[in-house]
Amino acid sequence: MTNENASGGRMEFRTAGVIGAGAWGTALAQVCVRAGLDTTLQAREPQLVETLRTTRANDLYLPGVPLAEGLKFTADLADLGDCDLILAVPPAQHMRATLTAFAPHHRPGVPVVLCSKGVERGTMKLMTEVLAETLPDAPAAVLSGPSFAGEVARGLPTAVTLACADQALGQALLSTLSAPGFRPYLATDLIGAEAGGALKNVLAIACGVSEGRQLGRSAHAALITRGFAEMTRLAVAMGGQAETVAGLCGLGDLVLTCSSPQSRNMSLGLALGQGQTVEQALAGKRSVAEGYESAPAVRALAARLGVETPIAEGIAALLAGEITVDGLIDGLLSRPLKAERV
Ligand SMILES: NC(=O)C1=CN([C@@H]2O[C@H](COP(=O)(O)OP(=O)(O)OC[C@H]3O[C@@H](n4cnc5c(N)ncnc54)[C@H](OP(=O)(O)O)[C@@H]3O)[C@@H](O)[C@H]2O)C=CC1
Ligand SMILES: O=C(CO)COP(=O)(O)O
Repeated sequence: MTNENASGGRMEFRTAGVIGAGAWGTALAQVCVRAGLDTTLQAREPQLVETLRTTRANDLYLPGVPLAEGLKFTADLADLGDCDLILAVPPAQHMRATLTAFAPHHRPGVPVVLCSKGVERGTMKLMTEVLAETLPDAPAAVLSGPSFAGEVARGLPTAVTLACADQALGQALLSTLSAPGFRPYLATDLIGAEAGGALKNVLAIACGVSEGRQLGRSAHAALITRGFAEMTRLAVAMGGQAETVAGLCGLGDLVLTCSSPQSRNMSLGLALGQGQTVEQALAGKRSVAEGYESAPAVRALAARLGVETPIAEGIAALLAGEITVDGLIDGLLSRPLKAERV
């Protein structure tokens, strides 16, 4: 795909490197192949790479999906050094180490599309900030929205937000990454896109708790709506736009993740609502529940910015063992009555 950038230069993307062969990296690699890109998927473990090559399936993270013909695999980040475009898809807490390891192989100017959803613990930084610190020469884009990996990998219709501050690059990425069944919409607000994706995971845990406690559809709808108000407040305080979180990367993803036990985050909440401890609910899980990982950072960020996020705050406290499920529910229902506003 060829496009022109602001200075009239031509942007051509023929090859894509996808870093991280979990469910989402694998699904996005499928999308890249469908979009006509010569695509290489990187997994950390040589043994997984061997299995991917020989079985043409990723039964560890994305069972039951035959992998696209032509998709290549590697364990070596150096093999992505020649790619025109990089999609970074490790869990958010490993983004810094992953990009740092890739840095010696990155060519200045090669865009990195950040596809992970979370806030870095300790630093409270978004993935774009982590990218700027690890690969300062990489133009950044964020891909986020309602998209279960299994559905995307099978080619079921999906729409996402693709945010990029550089309009020309964003347009080029939009046409490059669109594929049959995969429809990205362009935005320029990276912070809003990232804040939506990070916060919806924490809020989905709350919806799972409600489901596990059989609190009913009314409570579910209230949690989504008031959760969306929290998401909007936090995104705006971080420098994002309310309009962005009203789109696929915010409200869209919140609705999806809060509505299906396919979501790892909602399933975690479901288990907690049904009486399991956090340890029991996470035991033996290979897959990442980003809401669990990001909750302390979201909490710290909200406190630093002076933003009220009672649902996210309650989930962070529940996950930290500071309150019980009953305490969480009572706490939310006994808050002072107030005017309804974002
Ligand atoms: N699954 C989905 O439907 C969607 C996921 N996302 C986002 O994509 C990101 C990745 O999630 P997903 O693909 O689902 O992950 P999975 O839960 O499917 O897999 C976990 C991944 O984490 C990797 N990993 C574990 N430890 C490390 C480490 N120390 N350093 C680097 N990588 C590590 C694993 O690699 P290894 O096998 O080598 O340990 C594996 O690739 C998350 O931020 C998630 O929110 C976004 C949209 C949809
Ligand atoms: O981000 C996702 C869907 O958009 C995947 O949600 P979970 O990580 O909760 O499974």
